[in-house]
Amino acid sequence: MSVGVFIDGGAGTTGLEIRERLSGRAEIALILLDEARRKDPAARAEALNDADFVILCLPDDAAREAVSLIRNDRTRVIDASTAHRVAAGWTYGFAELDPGQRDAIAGARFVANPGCYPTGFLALVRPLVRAGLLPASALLSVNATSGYSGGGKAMIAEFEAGETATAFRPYALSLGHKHVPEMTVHAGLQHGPIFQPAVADTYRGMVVEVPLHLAQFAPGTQPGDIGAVLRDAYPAGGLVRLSQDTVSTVAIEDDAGTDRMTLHLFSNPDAAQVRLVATLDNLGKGAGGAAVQNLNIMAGLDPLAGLVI
Ligand SMILES: NC(=O)C1=CN([C@@H]2O[C@H](COP(=O)(O)OP(=O)(O)OC[C@H]3O[C@@H](n4cnc5c(N)ncnc54)[C@H](OP(=O)(O)O)[C@@H]3O)[C@@H](O)[C@H]2O)C=CC1
Ligand SMILES: CC(=O)N[C@@H](CCC(=O)OP(=O)(O)O)C(=O)O
Repeated sequence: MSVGVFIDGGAGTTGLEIRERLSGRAEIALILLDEARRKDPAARAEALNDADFVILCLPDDAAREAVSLIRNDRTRVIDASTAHRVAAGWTYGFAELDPGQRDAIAGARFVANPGCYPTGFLALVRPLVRAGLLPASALLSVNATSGYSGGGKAMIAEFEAGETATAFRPYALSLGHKHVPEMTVHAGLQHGPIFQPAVADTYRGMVVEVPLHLAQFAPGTQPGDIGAVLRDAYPAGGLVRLSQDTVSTVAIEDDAGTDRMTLHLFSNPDAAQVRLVATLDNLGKGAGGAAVQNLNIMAGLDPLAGLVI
């Protein structure tokens, strides 16, 4: 018995990644719309209502519209857009975020797939807030760099045309990036972090970094305490792992082309500072890989089926 899956926005960057991960799986029956009908509201409404699961890989407004086109109480939804990540009635689709989150996803009808940058930030920060090492009132900053596929078809075209593209471009300088609300809410923080994203001239991959003074933690906290909390939060064998290697650098390519995420804790006792770093693929654990992981969990399938670890 297979489950019917419709990817709305299946011709876009994220949609194609998901399709690639689902194709060839006997337990998945993909519902496809041809080029002429893929943006036709009537054809989409039919596919949205025929499917057991829909994965929305659309701009935010189109994602909201797609949800409104579902007229039954059966079709389950995974939304890869930003539209529902802090919305009431939606479950945040980050299985590793908290104990119990995987079960919440398994039983949910509406799941919001996390943003790519928040996936790295939350993996680093949420366990520390939950354990009481980092106070909810902490004032944080997060520096991050994405491959240009993070900007979808339009940014890919810009970089690949080679006219206005650059090697490294900081952006969101108005401090109002769409990912700040989900970082704040799902980390359990009282204040939004200062979010400093940049895009690099490489197709895929991501580095997310949270620099901290030990003085920002609960009194007496040492780097070893931070490492212990992160290690406990991410048991071996999952998609998220704390690096046990002694490395002195990381690269945006480290987890590119995979659905895993690697966390690093760098520290210097003399400086009383730490740098928490996550590497992932913006299209992997940051988007398509997470969507397929959520589908697997919701449908009761092998959680890692179709994923590249
Ligand atoms: N790229 C990334 O790294 C990540 C993306 N996301 C999110 O995933 C979603 C998709 O992003 P991405 O794949 O990058 O974007 P793309 O621009 O690459 O793809 C979006 C697709 O949606 C189609 N589309 C737009 N409007 C409609 C509509 N009304 N009906 C049907 N199809 C429509 C577009 O059609 P057309 O081809 O004609 O333009 C395009 O194929 C966004 O919400 C994005 O924020 C999330 C995490 C990471
Ligand atoms: C490089 C780049 O532009 N990245 C996008 C984020 C990727 C994306 O579309 O994000 P979500 O769907 O996860 O919100 C941005 O900053 O808006």
